[in-house]
Amino acid sequence: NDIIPTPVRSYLESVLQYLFHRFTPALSQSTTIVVDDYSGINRNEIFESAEIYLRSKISPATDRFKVHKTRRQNNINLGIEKDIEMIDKFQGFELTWKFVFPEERKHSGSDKYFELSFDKKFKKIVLKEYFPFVLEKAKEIKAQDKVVRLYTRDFVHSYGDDEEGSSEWGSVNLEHPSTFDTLAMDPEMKQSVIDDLERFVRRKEYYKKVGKAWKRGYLLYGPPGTGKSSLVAAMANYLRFDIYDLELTSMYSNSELRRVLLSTTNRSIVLIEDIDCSAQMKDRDSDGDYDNSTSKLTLSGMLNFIDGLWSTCGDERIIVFTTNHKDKLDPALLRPGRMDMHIHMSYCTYNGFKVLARNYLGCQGHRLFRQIEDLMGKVTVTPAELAEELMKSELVDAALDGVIRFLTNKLELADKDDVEDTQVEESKVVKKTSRASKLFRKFVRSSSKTSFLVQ
Ligand SMILES: Nc1ncnc2c1ncn2[C@@H]1O[C@H](COP(=O)(O)OP(=O)(O)OP(=O)(O)O)[C@@H](O)[C@H]1O
Ligand SMILES: [Mg+2]
Repeated sequence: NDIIPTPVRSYLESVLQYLFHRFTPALSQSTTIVVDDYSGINRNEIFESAEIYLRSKISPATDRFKVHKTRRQNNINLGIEKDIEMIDKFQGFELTWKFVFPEERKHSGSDKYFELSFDKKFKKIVLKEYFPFVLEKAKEIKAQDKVVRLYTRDFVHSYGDDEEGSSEWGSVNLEHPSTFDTLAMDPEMKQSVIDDLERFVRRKEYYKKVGKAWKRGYLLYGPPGTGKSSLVAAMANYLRFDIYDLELTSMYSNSELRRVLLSTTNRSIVLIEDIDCSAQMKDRDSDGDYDNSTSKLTLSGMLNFIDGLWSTCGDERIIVFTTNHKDKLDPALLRPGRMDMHIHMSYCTYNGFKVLARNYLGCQGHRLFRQIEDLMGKVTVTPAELAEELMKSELVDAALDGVIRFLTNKLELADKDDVEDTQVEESKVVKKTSRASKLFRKFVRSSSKTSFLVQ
C-alpha cells in the first residue's frame, strides 16, 4: 500500500482478477446455500444436524469456538461460535460453513442460520449426497452421545425477560440412571412395555398406511414410590428419546400449550406428571369465571389438540401421564383409544426385591432371602422404601438385616393398626347398643302399655 500508488494498484488487482477468472473459473462460481434454524414453525432438521455434525469437526485449527458445561454434566461440550468459518471436505472438494447469528432478531422465522458455500459445479452432489451424509452423521453422533436430555420450562422462566411469549425449553442432560434392567416391576409387564416400545419405533410405515399419527400414549398409575418416574426415565434411556416435562399447572391457555408443544422435537417423550393434581384444568371448564372456555386449557381439549397436532407434524412421539389416583382422573383420559397402554405400578413383589438386591448390593441370592420373601407376603412395601433400606449399608448382611427389621416393623405396625381399628369398631358398637337400650328403657318407663311394647 505504501509503495504502489492507488490507481496502479487497482489496475494490477483487476489484471490479477482477470487472470484468475480465466484460469480458475471455479473460484468465482461459488454457490451459497442458506440453512435456517426453523422451517415455518418446525425446527429445520438440516440445521440441527449441521450443528451437531460441525461440532465434531472442531479441531485445533478452529480459531474460535465455544465450550460449555453445567455443574451436572460430566463432559465439556463444544459449540460453534458465530461468524466463524469452518471448512469441510467431501469427495475431494471443499465446503465452507459459516454460522450466522444476526444481532437484531427477525420477528418471524429464523434467528440464526448457516451459510454453506462451495463450488457451483458440486451443487448436485451437495444436495443429493452431502446433506444426506450430514443428516446421517448427526444421527450417529447423537446415538453415540448417549445423552438423553430432559427439558423443562422452569429454566427458561428463570431468565425472566420475555417470559410471556417464550416457547423455549431449558434443558439438562437426563442423568437418571434408571433402565429396564434396574427397574423392579412385574417381569411380564416389563417385557410387554419393552415390546410395545419396540413395535412402536419399528412401525413408521404401518402408521402411515393406516393413516394414524405416529404416536403412542401411556398412562402410569400407582401409589407414590413405585417407580412411575423411574419407568419414564428407563423408557427414555432405552429409546434414547428426550423427555419434555410439561408442567400443566403453569400453563394458562390452549394457545400457550400449542406454542409449547410445537417447540418440542420428534423422537421425544412428553411427560405430564400427576395428572390428577392438574385437576383445576377440569374445573376451569365448568367454572363460571371461565366462560371463555375455548381459549382456556381443558384436559379433553388438550388431548384433542395433541392428537390433531401430532397427526400433522410430529413423528415418533410418546406421551406419558402419571397419576397416583387413577380413579380421580377425568374419564376423557381413560376412554379406550386415548392412552394406548395403562400400566399399573404397584407394590414391590418378591421378584422385584430380587432385582433391587442385585442392583443395590450385587447380591443374587442369600440365606436371608427366604425370610424376606415370607415377610413380603404379609406386608405391602414400595420399591422406593426397599431401595432406601438397601442403600443404608454396603455390607450385604447388614443391609438385608435392615430390610428384615424394616419389614418386621411395618408388619407389627400394620397389626397394631388392625387391632386398634377393631377395638375402635367394637367400642363404637358397645356405645351404640348401650345408648339404644338406655333410650328403650326410658321409653318403656314412660309408657303405660309396657307389656305390648316389650312384645
Ligand atoms: N420399581 C422400581 N424399581 C427400582 N427402583 C425403584 C422402583 N420404584 C421406586 N424406585 C426407587 O425409588 C425412587 C422413587 O421412585 P419414583 O420417583 O420412580 O416413584 P414414583 O412412582 O414416580 O413416585 P411418585 O408417585 O411419588 O412420583 C427411585 O429413585 C428409585 O430409586
Ligand atoms: Mg414420580
